[in-house]
Amino acid sequence: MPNTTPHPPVLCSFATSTELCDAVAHFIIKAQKEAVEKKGRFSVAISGGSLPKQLNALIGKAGVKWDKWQVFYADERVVPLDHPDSNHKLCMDELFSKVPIPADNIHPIDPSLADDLEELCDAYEKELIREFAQKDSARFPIFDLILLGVGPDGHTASLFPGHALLTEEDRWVAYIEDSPKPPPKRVTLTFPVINHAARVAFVASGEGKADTLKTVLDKPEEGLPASRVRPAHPGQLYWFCDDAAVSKVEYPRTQYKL
Ligand SMILES: O=C1O[C@H](COP(=O)(O)O)[C@@H](O)[C@H](O)[C@H]1O
Repeated sequence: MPNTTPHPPVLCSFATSTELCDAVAHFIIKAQKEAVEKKGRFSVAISGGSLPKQLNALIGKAGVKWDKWQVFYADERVVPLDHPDSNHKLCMDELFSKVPIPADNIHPIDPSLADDLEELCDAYEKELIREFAQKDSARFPIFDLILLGVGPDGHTASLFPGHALLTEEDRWVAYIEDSPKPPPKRVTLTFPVINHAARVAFVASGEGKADTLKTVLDKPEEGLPASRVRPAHPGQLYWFCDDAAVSKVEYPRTQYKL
């Protein structure tokens, strides 16, 4: 029998935010290189919150093949794409407006479907099927990389503690209308999609996340959403954190090699 147990998470911690962002950029470029060498493109899902700003070391960096990127959102707030709450707007402002990525390679949700979230999710699933072209042959898309953040309550993407969406087993994209963090209407990649990725990387910084990360990393049995991210074999989970965010965590660190 093949060993299908998920690999344990790899936790890397850095003294400064510059070191953290440099390592994240290095890691992303390495993942991109492997994907482009294998299949000529790089599929990545990106979160909102504090993450887009932490990708700033990619701007102007040699080796980034922006024309090969296919960008989806790990979650999105159902608001117009130019609304201050939009994760797409945040990613555009912080990163994509500053780099030569073709507009067609970025895949936002369709907010004109905001009155029918079922249809909005179906439309986004179809967008994913166009990229992965495999809904019939494989059960879930396999992203080369999914980049996640973690909220103080342990939520990730728009998967919140105690919410029914945590047990979704079928949909690729699902919606919530009662998000405890505003805005209430959101869509999110589901756990089966996140846990089929080749790599998933959390990026977390600041002492405000210390208690949350202690629970997520040292007490995964408590089942916070971020602890439920365990990419299936041979996928790998990474945590890129600053020292403040993991100041209370006992889980062993791995030295990141640039
Ligand atoms: O609402 C959201 O929050 C999480 C965490 O955000 P952070 O600001 O604490 O990093 C984020 O990952 C998610 O994409 C966003 O919609």
